[in-house]
Amino acid sequence: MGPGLALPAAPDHGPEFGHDALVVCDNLVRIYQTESVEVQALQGLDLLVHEGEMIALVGASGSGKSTLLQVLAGVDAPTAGRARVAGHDLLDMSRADRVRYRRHVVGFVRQQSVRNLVPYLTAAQVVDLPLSIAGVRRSERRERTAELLDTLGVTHCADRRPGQMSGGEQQRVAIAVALAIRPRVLLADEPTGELDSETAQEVFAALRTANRVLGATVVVVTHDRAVSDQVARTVAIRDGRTSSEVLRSDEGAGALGAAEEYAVMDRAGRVQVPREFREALDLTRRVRLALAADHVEIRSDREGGR
Ligand SMILES: Nc1ncnc2c1ncn2[C@@H]1O[C@H](COP(=O)(O)OP(=O)(O)OP(=O)(O)O)[C@@H](O)[C@H]1O
Repeated sequence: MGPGLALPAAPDHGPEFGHDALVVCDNLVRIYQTESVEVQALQGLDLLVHEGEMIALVGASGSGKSTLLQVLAGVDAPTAGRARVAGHDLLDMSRADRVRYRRHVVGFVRQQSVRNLVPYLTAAQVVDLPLSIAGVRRSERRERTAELLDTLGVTHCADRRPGQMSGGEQQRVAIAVALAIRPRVLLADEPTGELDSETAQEVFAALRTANRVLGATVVVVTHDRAVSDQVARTVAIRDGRTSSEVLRSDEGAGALGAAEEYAVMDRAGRVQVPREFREALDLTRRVRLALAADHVEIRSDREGGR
């Protein structure tokens, strides 16, 4: 081939966004269309969760947390963007793929403990159910059920129906059900929302066991500070986007150290400046940016702006 015919070199694409993450949400959009109005529940949300992490999602009511969890659970389909969990593309799934995904890849725990269980089944029977549907052999099912109830501290509930368990026991059994098929990701939507603080601690401890002992990656939506303060990463959602993250250093032996809050920058470089900062300096539509040696300054656009 003569020099004039040489093909241009392939563009040097970096690795895909989130290529090494277990959960990838990239510019995720979910619009609910009702008769008269359109609600943008997710407005270009980016989120990465790595294998083995346990994160809390927090945010005001209506910020989009449940919508995000429903999308990750394969229950709701996003309108646009990209969502991938353990290699499964959630925007491009047939109905059959979706059913398989929900049965084998994710576990889900809801706030209302009674909705997680079946009134006429005992704890042992309800944990057995997803294993039975998955075609697991009876002896293996029995072993897995006993192991899960034991690890989550609810062996004494094995022969009890939900009506004979406390709210905390019901939620721990619900976690056992969600973990039965060894999901890659455990999603929990306000799992301690209906519980007093002591019982909430027990349920949180069960989620931590799911993460540390049983190896599930855990994403928990919570309003409970006692829960969000105990995970290494808390992601705040505001208006359908991730806005800030609090990271807590790992002091080893399960203890968490000092917390530091970060603003989230999306891939286009957009950062949400917290409202208190904007109000304190009266920052409105336009700001001046300046690059310093080790930081970026944001100033008011008014002459002599503070
Ligand atoms: N099925 C639906 N149809 C129409 N709008 C919906 C639907 N589900 C949620 N929304 C709207 O989407 C937005 C996000 O709701 P979402 O339930 O995800 O918020 P949230 O952060 O989980 O709130 P909360 O903490 O109160 O549960 C809200 O404005 C809500 O009214």
